[in-house]
Amino acid sequence: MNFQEYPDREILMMDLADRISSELKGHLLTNDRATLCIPGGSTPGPAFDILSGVRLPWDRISVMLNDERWVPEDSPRSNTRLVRERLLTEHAAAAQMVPLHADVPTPEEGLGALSDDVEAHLPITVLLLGMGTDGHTASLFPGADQLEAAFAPDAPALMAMRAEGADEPRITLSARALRTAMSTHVLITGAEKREVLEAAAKKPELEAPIRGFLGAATVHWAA
Ligand SMILES: O=C1O[C@H](COP(=O)(O)O)[C@@H](O)[C@H](O)[C@H]1O
Repeated sequence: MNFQEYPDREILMMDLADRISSELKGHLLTNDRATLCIPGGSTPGPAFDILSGVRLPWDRISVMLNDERWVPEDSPRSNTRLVRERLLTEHAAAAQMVPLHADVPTPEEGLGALSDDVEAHLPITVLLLGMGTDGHTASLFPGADQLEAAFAPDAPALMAMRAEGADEPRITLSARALRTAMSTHVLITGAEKREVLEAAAKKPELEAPIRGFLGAATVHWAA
């Protein structure tokens, strides 16, 4: 793991947005399309604000969440809502969003309609992951009902997931799908998450799922 520490969160978000946009731009020099896979939650909003204003061939970029909370799209808990409000504006409004939510009661019922599109957008060009204070990433939570299956080498790209630590049912890319990424970044802020990440690096991935992605990742951290 490559750990990058920044003087403050503003500089972190600017540098991260710059790294992600350079990687997308570089990929699009020799490829028709790119897939940017991003987290939801409370941390990445400021990086999305910056990225949305970067001049990129966004019409050739597909934006896909790592995971979604099974809530209506107008809920403050909706990761899709976050992406629509904070990333898919300004220049980035031209990007295509790969849906991770459908208007059906459960993620299990949504899988059929959503999975093929997710699989069609692999491999991921640039992956940005977040992490919760329990060591979860995407909706790969410690103790989740499908966690072991999500780390299997032949896991489907998209899976339903339920966990005590999650407030609602989830849908998530599997480890197999996330690991298709050509470039992986992890975004964390605050002293507590740094401690969790350092501890996670010494645990098995089923105990601290973020562990499963650290080998290939650059971790971006600021207090
Ligand atoms: O529930 C989720 O949590 C993680 C971490 O979120 P944060 O609020 O601690 O930044 C996030 O990466 C994931 O996409 C989200 O669904």
